[in-house]
Amino acid sequence: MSGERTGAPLLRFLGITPGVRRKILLVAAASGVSNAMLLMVTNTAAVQGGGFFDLVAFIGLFALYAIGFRACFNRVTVLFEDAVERTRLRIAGKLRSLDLMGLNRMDSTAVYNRLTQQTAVISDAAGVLAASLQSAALVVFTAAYLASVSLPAFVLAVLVIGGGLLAYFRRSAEVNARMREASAHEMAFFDSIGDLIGGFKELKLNQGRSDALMARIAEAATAVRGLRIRTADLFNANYIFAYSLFYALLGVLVFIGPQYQPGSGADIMRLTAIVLFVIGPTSTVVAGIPAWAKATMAAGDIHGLEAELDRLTRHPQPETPPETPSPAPAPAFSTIELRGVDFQYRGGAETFEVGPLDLTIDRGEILFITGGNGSGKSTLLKLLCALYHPDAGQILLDGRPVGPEGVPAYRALFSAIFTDFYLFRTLDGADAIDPATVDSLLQLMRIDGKTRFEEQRFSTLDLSTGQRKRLALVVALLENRPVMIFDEWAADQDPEFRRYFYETLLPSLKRQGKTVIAVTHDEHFLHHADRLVKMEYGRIEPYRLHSHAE
Ligand SMILES: Nc1ncnc2c1ncn2[C@@H]1O[C@H](COP(=O)(O)OP(=O)(O)OP(=O)(O)O)[C@@H](O)[C@H]1O
Repeated sequence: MSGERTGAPLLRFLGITPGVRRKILLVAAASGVSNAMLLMVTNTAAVQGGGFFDLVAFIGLFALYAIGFRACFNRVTVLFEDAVERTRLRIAGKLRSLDLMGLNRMDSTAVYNRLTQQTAVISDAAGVLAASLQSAALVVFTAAYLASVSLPAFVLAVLVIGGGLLAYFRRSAEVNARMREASAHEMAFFDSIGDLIGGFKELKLNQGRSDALMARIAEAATAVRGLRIRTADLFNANYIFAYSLFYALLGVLVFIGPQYQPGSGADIMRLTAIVLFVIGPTSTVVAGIPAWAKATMAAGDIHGLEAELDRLTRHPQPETPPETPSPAPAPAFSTIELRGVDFQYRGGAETFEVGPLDLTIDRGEILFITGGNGSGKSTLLKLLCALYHPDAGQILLDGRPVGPEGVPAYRALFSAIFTDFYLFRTLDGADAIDPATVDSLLQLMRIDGKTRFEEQRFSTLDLSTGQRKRLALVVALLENRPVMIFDEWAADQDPEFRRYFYETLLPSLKRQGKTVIAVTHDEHFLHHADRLVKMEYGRIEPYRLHSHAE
């Protein structure tokens, strides 16, 4: 029997300890036994006439049943929610400790889907499965009661329940295959919805592309519908089959049994009551099977995500820094040096190699990096601040190699605004910032009328592209780190601000002792650099300003 069929991924996901398992089984058994005994007491009282003690037993058993049921429900819910919380935090932690190349390789839609949808499937299953467990206990104890009333009826009932289980397992391979297919189509659906939202403007301008995307969305939605209906139909068939068997059992007990083993009318009444009584809980158990199957598949899916994360973390690029619980202080430095650094993008059909790179940056200098599109400028910046790790060569700080242990502190030297920068609403990770300082920087960047800094967060990030970059610059200045990295920062600025950036801001940063490394295509401002280098096909080439100017 496959792991998926037995529910092994779900059990592994839940990480049930023997102690917890014992407690859950105990409360489920307590409510199951008390419920079965309720039937016994009611049945006996109905046939023989009930007295005061029967009534007391009836009330006591009901109380035990209710308490047991609630405890079972609570324990199962806590078990599931604990596991979901643990898993979400574990996966978030693993995502956090990936290196940038590892993250580039992840499919973000799949990560969101698994972290939200699949964990929700598991959460939702808790209640249904708690009821199933309690009902299963009830079925077992009622079966024992049945055996004490009539052994042949018990054997018949075992055959019925066994038959029902067999019917389920016979179909489970197909059910699982359909559910897996549905999940793949669902993923394709989410991907297309991502395109619909992300590419909204482009789609509005291109009806043909929009129609094609809509057709893909419809195709995925229709496939999911068909597969879900087929799966539900298979589950329903099992359900009806189980029901039919019960009614067959009832027919045999009421119409055929007495012909071969004549008993009293009271015996038949009692057996009928037991069978009718047990139909409800059995239905609950059968109804729990789809929830179990879906939760098992979801747990398998989440396990797959974790395995992928583990694989990416287990085979990281060389020199992946260890996790540090708190940010390390930035060391003071005189020089940063790339010595023989080589790096290659792998994984795709195309590979691109940067290096070997040799570059020394002196504290307090303004270095401009120029070069054509795709020549490796951004890659150089990411190598420089240790977001990518070299395949060969070293980064040296004041002549000493920066080893894995030193990477977090080394990274704390840099504030960077990459071309694909991300703006956070808050300024987490820094001590409380004086709003007056932020206000003056917002004024300097002329966005004080656009966003405000209140209660340690920006009132809005809905700004134009150039304004967003100015806000990113405000944040970088507030970080106040020794090295500032700008990747084509001025590209989206108006001429006035562009001039301000090169002629006023950068010299001012230099006067404050900061080191500035900026990627730029702004030919007219290149003379503001202390030094210029040019990237060409992944290599650093010297760049002579005067020869260029001539
Ligand atoms: N995440 C990635 N995975 C694989 N290859 C990549 C990735 N990012 C960049 N590359 C490859 O590396 C080359 C250099 O990219 P990089 O972004 O460093 O260039 P750039 O000089 O900054 O270009 P631009 O001026 O267009 O911003 C590109 O030609 C591309 O083929």
